[in-house]
Amino acid sequence: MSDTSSDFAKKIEQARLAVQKTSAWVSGTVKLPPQSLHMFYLDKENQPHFLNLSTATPEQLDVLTAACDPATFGRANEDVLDESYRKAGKMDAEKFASKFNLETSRILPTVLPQLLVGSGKNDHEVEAELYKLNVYGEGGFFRAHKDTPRSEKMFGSLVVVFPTPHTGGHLALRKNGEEFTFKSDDLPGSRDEIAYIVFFSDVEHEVLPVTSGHRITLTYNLYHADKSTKAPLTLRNHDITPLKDALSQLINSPKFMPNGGYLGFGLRYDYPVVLGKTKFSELKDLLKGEDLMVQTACEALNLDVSIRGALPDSTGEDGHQALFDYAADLSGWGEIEPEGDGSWAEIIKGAKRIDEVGPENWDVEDERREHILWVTPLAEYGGYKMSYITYGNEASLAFEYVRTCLVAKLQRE
Ligand SMILES: O=C(O)CCC(=O)C(=O)O
Ligand SMILES: [Fe+2]
Repeated sequence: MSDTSSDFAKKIEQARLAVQKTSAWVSGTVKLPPQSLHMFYLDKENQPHFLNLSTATPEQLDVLTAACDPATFGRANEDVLDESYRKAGKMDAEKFASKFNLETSRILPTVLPQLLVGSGKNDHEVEAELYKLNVYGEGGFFRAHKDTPRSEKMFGSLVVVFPTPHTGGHLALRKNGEEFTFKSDDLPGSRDEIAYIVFFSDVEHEVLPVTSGHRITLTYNLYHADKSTKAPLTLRNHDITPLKDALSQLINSPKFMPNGGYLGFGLRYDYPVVLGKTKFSELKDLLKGEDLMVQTACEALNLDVSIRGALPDSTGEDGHQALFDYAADLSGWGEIEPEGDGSWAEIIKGAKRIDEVGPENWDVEDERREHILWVTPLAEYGGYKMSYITYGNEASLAFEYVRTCLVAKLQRE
């Protein structure tokens, strides 16, 4: 390979493009035995009701609607009722018993291999927690949000849409510039068929207004099961070869980053952490989609890989960042100052300054600092948002999403 700086720039671009897109959502329909659409619930007076969702009349669905509470959502760690944001009824899991059986529906075994692109799927166990029943009448909607993370291991959400007659109420999902509309009113071919979608919980999603009828959904939170940490996901279905080859061509050229340093990859997904506490090393077995692809390719090249937080260090100079290894709580800080009180060095324990380099300046020797080359770009502010994000369902005090990066150490001697 020739090694002018523009050749390297092209090769780096190739490596960036070799991080192939994987899906952040998978949807489908499944026919169920009739009793799976039976449901029992308690109304506000704790009177029991029986409902067959495959035959329910609009009047029966109105009775169910009346038994629901107005749905709140989590904002800035508080539960808020705001009908300009979410207009729907909800019923907590202890108030109803649905005969829908997730296990016999086989939804997860169908979907997870596509979503998690993991070969470890047989060992890699997922726990599904039934979260709520949601009822949207005409005019019901839920504005764009991400689902509140309830543990570091929560990675996904499952929505099951019952075949009750309705129009509208499409679920629009957006991630990294891609958009998908799940038209649940159109999908089930008959009233014994449900529509479902599984998506990574940090995908922004929105329920558009229901234009007629009743849209009734079950939501589940999906977690990596505890024991699955012993069988981390590895990629099989997705071809990591193009990325591995592009990276290996780079690192095998002695003129590429001659002083060594880190290859940096801005991650594409957010991960739940406890601010002030979670060590980013704990996220290593939890990476999703493209992030997992990057990790697998780097490890296949025997690079030492770690997850880090990264921030521009606001010296005003371009190309300096702070790297750190735990989920520093920056919520009380506006601008991070370059020096002294309020500088990242003061606020974030163990943070180190790192200099961003490219083909034009990676041969500059600077004894004091380490170099990083961003193969995939770092999200704005390292994705390390200090502002509140509006989350979906009820607030959770403990967990926040942060965007981190993966760094792979390149040793040169
Ligand atoms: O009902 C739906 O389709 C989605 C509900 C939702 O996004 C939520 O409960 O967080
Ligand atoms: Fe949601």
